[in-house]
Amino acid sequence: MTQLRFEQVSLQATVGNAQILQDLSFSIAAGEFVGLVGPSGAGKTSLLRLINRLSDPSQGCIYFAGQDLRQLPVVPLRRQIVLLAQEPKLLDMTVEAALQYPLQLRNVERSQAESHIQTWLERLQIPQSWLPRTELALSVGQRQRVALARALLLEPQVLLLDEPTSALDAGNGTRLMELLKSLAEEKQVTILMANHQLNLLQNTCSRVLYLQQGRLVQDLPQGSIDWTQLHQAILQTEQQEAQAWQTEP
Ligand SMILES: Nc1ncnc2c1ncn2[C@@H]1O[C@H](COP(=O)(O)OP(=O)(O)OP(=O)(O)O)[C@@H](O)[C@H]1O
Repeated sequence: MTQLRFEQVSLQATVGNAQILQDLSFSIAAGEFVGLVGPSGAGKTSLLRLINRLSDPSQGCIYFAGQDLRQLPVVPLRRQIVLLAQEPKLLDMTVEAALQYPLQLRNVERSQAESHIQTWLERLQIPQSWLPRTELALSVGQRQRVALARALLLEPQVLLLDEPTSALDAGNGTRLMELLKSLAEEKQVTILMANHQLNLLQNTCSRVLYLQQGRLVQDLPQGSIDWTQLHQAILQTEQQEAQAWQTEP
């Protein structure tokens, strides 16, 4: 079943008139685990933000389960489609309060909420000692894990992840990817993940969208991906862009 569909979507910068995203068309089915790759500045974050309605396309349309995103009320939409930012904020809450909050919103009974929270603490290997801490006492990687636990407590249908492993060590990065893969397979959670670490995507995602300068240049199913070539292509574009920048008058 198609869950997300982009139809000729473009996004214009709010300042200046540069095109951040240009004419994107693709569909994602429920339970797909899609990697979003491309050089720095290609538009990955901007694309994820569109799906969560943090901005809207300047042209074209995005559909969620067949409905135009703009026709759906934003608050319930953001419980079904959760975006995990690259450097998530826990606001002024302790870890414990941040984890309880989404369950309170859904009126989950207290003892059930506690047991849900414990399950995710274990699955994400979050120690109990973090519970009384605020974000000031957590590293970015630790915050990413707590924010992911909070997102998963909402049991979203779609999970949008912006570089969720950027601040994790290799062991935690691999564990997190395995956990997400099982969520996609077992619970049919649809995952769209921007990630520079192709080695982590390689063993987990079922498809890769390759963005370059705001355009979708390749849409690759897992079996047809040449990971070495993809890595080279991204590196080469980044180098060319850095050179162009240095030689600009
Ligand atoms: N509100 C905005 N107004 C103007 N330009 C913007 C705005 N938001 C993003 N951009 C520009 O759009 C382009 C895409 O940015 P985006 O953050 O989506 O890229 P990215 O692929 O996620 O990059 P990275 O991998 O470095 O995180 C960049 O050139 C950025 O400077």
